[in-house]
Amino acid sequence: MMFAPISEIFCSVQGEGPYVGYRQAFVRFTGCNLNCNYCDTPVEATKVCRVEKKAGSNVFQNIENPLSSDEVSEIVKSFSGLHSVSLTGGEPLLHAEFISSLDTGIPLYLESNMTLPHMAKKVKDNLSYVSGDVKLLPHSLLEDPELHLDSTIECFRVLKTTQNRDCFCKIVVTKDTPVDDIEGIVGAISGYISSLILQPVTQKDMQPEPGYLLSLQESFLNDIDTRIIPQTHKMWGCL
Ligand SMILES: C[S@@+](CC[C@H](N)C(=O)[O-])C[C@H]1O[C@@H](n2cnc3c(N)ncnc32)[C@H](O)[C@@H]1O
Ligand SMILES: Nc1nc2[nH]cc(C(=O)O)c2c(=O)[nH]1
Ligand code: SF4
Ligand SMILES: [Mg+2]
Repeated sequence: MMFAPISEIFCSVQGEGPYVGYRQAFVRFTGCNLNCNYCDTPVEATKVCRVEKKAGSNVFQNIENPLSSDEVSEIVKSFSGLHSVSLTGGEPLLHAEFISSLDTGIPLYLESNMTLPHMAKKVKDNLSYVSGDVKLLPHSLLEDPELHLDSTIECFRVLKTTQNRDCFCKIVVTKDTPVDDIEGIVGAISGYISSLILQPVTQKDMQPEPGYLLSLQESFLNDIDTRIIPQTHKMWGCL
């Protein structure tokens, strides 16, 4: 039996990327190997996992951490009408063995920072959807920027789109994201992904100009299906 630290489990609709609006169970792992300057989510370990049993009720039941894979599978299976189960965090790939031990019968949708290719190998055959971020962070936030890019490319190679798995890429763009960095990484992974989503950062003071995103999109469209989609769940205030 595997155990993992999880901060929350709830049912909502996917608010980001090409699957926006699909009904999902969200399983949020704690712990992360990065420290993105725009991160909107607490990643610290929590004593309990809050579980919203009825979607949208804002009523939570607390379960002590860590949770077993059986407990998590049971909670997820209690939600109805699910398209898939979003594994998010924090960084879910830190808990690859736990993910492999989940048994829900519902397709798994991984939300990852794509920096842990060795962990990705352990779960790749269990995943139906991979929402893979490319983290273009200020170099001061990275231990080894070159290794970071190599790991990202290797992670996309491991989790690439196949007959059984859709892998797409999201890049959170701020006004400080360098065009050259985006162009370089997209060129390296475009063969592995079904689409590229440019996700403007949600904090107003960090947002890029619309014209900047539109010109980026224009430059990628020859190579890859490129869309600009902001976070939609924040607009109407659901989880
Ligand atoms: C909180 S992360 C957890 C999963 C994984 N660690 C990752 O970063 O992909 C979930 C998604 O939220 C996005 N995100 C986090 N903060 C954001 C912000 N301020 N604006 C827009 N997207 C954000 C991340 O880029 C990622 O796509
Ligand atoms: N509705 C909704 N959609 C999401 N898509 C990615 C999320 C995440 O935090 O990983 C997220 C989230 O937290 N809520
Ligand atoms: S990788 Fe994801 S969870 Fe970790 S700090 Fe960055 S956005 Fe937050
Ligand atoms: Mg979120």
